Amino acid sequence: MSQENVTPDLARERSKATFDVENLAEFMIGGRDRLKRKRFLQNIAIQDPFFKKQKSWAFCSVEEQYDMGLSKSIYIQKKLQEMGITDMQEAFYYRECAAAHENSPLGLHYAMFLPTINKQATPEQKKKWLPLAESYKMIGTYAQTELGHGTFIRGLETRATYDPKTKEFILDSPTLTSMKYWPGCLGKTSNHCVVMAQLYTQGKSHGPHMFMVQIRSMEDHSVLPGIEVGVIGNKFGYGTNDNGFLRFDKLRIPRENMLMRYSQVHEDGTYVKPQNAKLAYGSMVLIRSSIVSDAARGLAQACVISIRYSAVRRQTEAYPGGEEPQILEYQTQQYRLFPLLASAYSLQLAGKYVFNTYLEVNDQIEKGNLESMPELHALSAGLKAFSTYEASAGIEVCRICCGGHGYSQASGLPKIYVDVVPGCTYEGENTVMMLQTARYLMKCYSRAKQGQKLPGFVQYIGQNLNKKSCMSEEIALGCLVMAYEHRAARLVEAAAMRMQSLIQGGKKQHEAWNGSSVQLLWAAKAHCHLFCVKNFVDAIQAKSLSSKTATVMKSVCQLYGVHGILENLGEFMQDGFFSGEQVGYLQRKMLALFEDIRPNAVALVDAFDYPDMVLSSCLGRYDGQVYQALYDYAKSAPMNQTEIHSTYYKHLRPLINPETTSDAMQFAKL
Ligand SMILES: Cc1cc2nc3c(=O)[nH]c(=O)nc-3n(C[C@H](O)[C@H](O)[C@H](O)COP(=O)(O)OP(=O)(O)OC[C@H]3O[C@@H](n4cnc5c(N)ncnc54)[C@H](O)[C@@H]3O)c2cc1C
Repeated sequence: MSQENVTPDLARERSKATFDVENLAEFMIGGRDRLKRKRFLQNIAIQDPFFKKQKSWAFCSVEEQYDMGLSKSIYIQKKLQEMGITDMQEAFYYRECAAAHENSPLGLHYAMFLPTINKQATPEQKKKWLPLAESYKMIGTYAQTELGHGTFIRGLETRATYDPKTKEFILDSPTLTSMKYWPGCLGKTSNHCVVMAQLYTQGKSHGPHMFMVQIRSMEDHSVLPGIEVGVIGNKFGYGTNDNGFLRFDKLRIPRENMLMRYSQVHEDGTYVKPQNAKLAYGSMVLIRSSIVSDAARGLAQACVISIRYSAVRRQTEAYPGGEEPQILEYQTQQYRLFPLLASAYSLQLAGKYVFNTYLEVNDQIEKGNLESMPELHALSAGLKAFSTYEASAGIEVCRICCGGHGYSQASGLPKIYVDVVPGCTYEGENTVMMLQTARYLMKCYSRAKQGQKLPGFVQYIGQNLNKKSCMSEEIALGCLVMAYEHRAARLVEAAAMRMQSLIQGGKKQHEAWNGSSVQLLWAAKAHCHLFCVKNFVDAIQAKSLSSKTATVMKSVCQLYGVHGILENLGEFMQDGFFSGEQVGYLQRKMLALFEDIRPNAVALVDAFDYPDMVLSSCLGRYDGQVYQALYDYAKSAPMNQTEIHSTYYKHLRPLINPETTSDAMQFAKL
């Protein structure tokens, strides 16, 4: 990044750093070559005049945002083709910079439509659809959620009834609540979609299955007969995405349009069920691990913005007549921002772990060996929820930490927030995800109680809970991990005991589940939190970290662990695991860690290696020239392009000079 014009405050911060930023940036991305390649690709986007001339999305209407999003996505795709980039990770680096937080209206085509064909279609279906989808003749999305049901997939009402006479399925939306509602890229962009519908054949229902459905003409984009489709209207964010609704009126589609890799309907209507219903787990793990990384990235970017800005912003004389300190000097600012910085590192490492583990077991999944899947599936569901909650709440804190300017779109923070927060809902609502994880934990608990050995990471379940913490003034990483293991093991047991006592008291299984669900939620959260701490501790043992970087990362990791305990103290203290004295060690250590991290705070956010184009923030600029940037942003606002705004003639002039009312009436009629 250019060192030109960097404010003295940021230049001084960088010169004070005690570790090599490049070393940490390489570690986080997975090596020097990858970092170089990422920078090379992002630099192409940064230099491209096409992106430079784009209007700021913040000054656009939703329709303009959609238009701009589409034109950018198509341009980006062409560029990737021209550059011959087929590797997903490389395409991501380029797209991350070029799209700069713009949720692509073609996003679900890449993220869901193509992968669903790849994973769920037969070889013949792939041969037919993939060339069309890869060349954008077919543009598609994935339509599952309905107006009445999102979470409860078995409750979906869209029907696909097989007619053996014509060898077709009849797709129908029999009720108002059965219309598809929310799918991204559906309203105006897609001409096809994979639809999740209840399969009926030979008079029997076989549950939800996937069907390829053409909804618009591939010639002129007109909506096909039997289909009603449109956008759902403006949302909290996602202006570039045409989330839509879709209804079917007894639409007939060929039998071959059911995605038949795992289950089939024969010509005579005979249904063949999948060999293993858990085969869908693989795609879910993949998507959820990418959501963990997206959330981590959002939080990391918010930290870059708020920490750089806090190093530039000065406020309030420390003593009468004294210099105004950088707001980053305030301990309360450090208390709010540094744990979030630690969280951003932890979540990035967690996302990486789940993704890499998925890649390792993917071959086994394809061969139908799902042994390691339940653990990974439960972890990815919980982490998806844990990370999106943590990141959303953290981004909002980062925004508040920027004072008034954090509220301006110029800060980039509101946009990051609205991009990350729907991750709490899509691909499985967070509470429901946590309860899925809890279900797995309950199974593990009962196996542990029967004396069975548990796999890998869940071995802590069922451990002896009569221990006390080994924590000393030093705050050893091993004692931190032990504390998180103890808390998770205790909460898993407490939830299991509660379930058991409700059942023994005469409640039915589902009643006992609901009556224990708050405790189940606590247990699942503690499990995910433990994973993040343990994974962080393991990750920083990497040989590729220089000793100086490892020292700094140890402090960041300690802060992550210590702050997490202090924020959830009741859960760690309830059974007397920590003494009051030990809590004192933790509190003192947290304050000491703020002092340790303070000289490296800017370097630690620099190591995330986000160019200004990715951050799109006047406050988070690498050069720290925030005030000029805010002024330029204000000057570029459309309302500043005329001296007198049209509303003056419409509303203000008649108010100021009532005799001009008739003019106003004239104006209103125009
Ligand atoms: C921005 C955005 C993009 C989306 N994109 C797509 C898309 O591309 N394709 C698609 O098909 N869908 C999409 N969705 C829909 C999304 O997947 C659903 O909204 C999501 O699955 C949640 O379902 P729901 O809306 O029915 O929530 P509900 O299930 O109605 O949840 C409402 C509340 O009920 C609680 N609840 C529900 N069930 C339980 C339970 N069993 N136990 C305890 N509590 C429960 C939840 O915790 C939540 O608090 C998108 C949604 C958003 C916001």
